[in-house]
Amino acid sequence: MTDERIDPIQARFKRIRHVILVLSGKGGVGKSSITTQLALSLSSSHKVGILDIDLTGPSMPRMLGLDGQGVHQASNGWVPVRGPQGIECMSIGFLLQNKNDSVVWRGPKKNAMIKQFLADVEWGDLDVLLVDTPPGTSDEHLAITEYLRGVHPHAVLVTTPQGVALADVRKELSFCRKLKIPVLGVVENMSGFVCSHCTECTHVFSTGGGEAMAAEFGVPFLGRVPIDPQFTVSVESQGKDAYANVFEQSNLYPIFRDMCTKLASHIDA
Ligand SMILES: Nc1ncnc2c1ncn2[C@@H]1O[C@H](COP(=O)(O)OP(=O)(O)OP(=O)(O)O)[C@@H](O)[C@H]1O
Ligand code: SF4
Repeated sequence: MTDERIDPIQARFKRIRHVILVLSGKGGVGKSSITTQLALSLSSSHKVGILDIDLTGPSMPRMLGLDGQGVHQASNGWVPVRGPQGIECMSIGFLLQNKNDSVVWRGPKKNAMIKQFLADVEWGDLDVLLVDTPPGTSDEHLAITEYLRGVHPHAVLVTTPQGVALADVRKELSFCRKLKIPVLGVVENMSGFVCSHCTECTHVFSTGGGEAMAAEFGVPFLGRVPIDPQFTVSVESQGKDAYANVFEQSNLYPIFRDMCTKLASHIDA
């Protein structure tokens, strides 16, 4: 590729040890939630950044309790917003005047924004940059994989146990195979509901589909995350009750700690 902006991108990414794309076949399966929780768990032992390229529905500012913050322009580029536990975050949500504004852009404009995020954000030294992507395989995915070709990103796939979500994640796995993006693992989110009274887990949908699919494609299975009503409440809260501030007390914390141990074996290898 002869694009003159590839080199600036590679120069920026020299200081980032690992880039992990968080992908999902369908919307609403909890990709941004999983990105947030992985970042919070990893950040106890690693320097972590999050790039949110979900341009039409950015949720990172809210999930990290950073709503209303803005990005600063310094002489060497955009300075990301520093979130809880030192997580560096960049999202179009920080550039919109009003958080309810919607971005309705065609492909070329989206590509230009993604290029700018990759070439102009001064992340500093990071162990891992998690990239929260929109659902499916859209212009944003093609753009980021094209521009990060020399950086060799990896991927984590998020699915729910229902057949329709699994069918879509199969497409994501094929997408990764075609573009030679190694898959670090599959996460099955909303896998059952744990009763807060008796801790019995009810499988509202089926279970185990994510694990079976991971086995079929020969990629690691990172684990199951149940539906946790407390999580839904916390991600809507800001300030001291924001999820980022209470996640270590959350029922989901041990699950993410285990997943991060699996991911860290790759990151630190
Ligand atoms: N394990 C869980 N327990 C309870 N609520 C969850 C869980 N995972 C996600 N949610 C909730 O589901 C909703 C959708 O999650 P999220 O925004 O992370 O999905 P998404 O896949 O990133 O969506 P999209 O990319 O389509 O915007 C959110 O309200 C979130 O709080
Ligand atoms: S799982 Fe047990 S405690 Fe929870 S609602 Fe059902 S019966 Fe009641």
